Amino acid sequence: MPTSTPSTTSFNKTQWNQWLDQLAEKEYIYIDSFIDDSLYQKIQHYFHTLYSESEFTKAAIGPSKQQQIKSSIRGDFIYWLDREKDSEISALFVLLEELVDNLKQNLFLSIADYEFHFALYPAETFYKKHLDQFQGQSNRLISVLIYLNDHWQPGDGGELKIYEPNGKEVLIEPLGNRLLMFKSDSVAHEVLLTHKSRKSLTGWLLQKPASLNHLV
Ligand SMILES: O=C(O)CCC(=O)C(=O)O
Ligand SMILES: [Fe+2]
Repeated sequence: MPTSTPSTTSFNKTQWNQWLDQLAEKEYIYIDSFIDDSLYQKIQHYFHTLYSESEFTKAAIGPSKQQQIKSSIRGDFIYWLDREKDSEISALFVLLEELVDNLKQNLFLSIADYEFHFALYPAETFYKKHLDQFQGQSNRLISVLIYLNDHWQPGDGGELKIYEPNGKEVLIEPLGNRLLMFKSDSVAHEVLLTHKSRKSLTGWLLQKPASLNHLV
């Protein structure tokens, strides 16, 4: 007899529809208190373990073949996540699959893969205005962030500035457990100077497998 797989759905269809309609219309959306508390704490704990074990490296810019480290453009340190290796936070990958399935169904996006990293911006760093889709490359469809800063206060800096296509500029505070998604090809953005170390999970939903990144 086939065994039924337990449902891993965290949000109902109506909720997803509402969020993704907003993403389609405004090109970005943020959602507070996205992850349940126990998984959120697990992610925080895992982030700190990796960081204390010196698993983070200085982030580079540009497509994979021409990557350069330029602190004058971005100042963060990152750790690329791997579903197999990072099984301690496997529930996160289940949630990301749910997100991808809903995006495929609602927005008819052909998402073949995703890539995520943890990021830490030390105090007094930033990431200058950019698009997440590199020029001449179209693999990144949607950018996804989950901020991990629990005691963020006004004045701490590190806001994400979004340049709406209509010319309006919006500041989004990197508050703990806030999910942000935006279209990678059209939404220019920058991380403003942060005065405290700033943590996030950052990723991209991809049109082609990440293993083909060097070809696209
Ligand atoms: O951390 C953020 O708010 C944005 C990071 C970012 O723009 C990037 O990694 O491409
Ligand atoms: Fe970006």
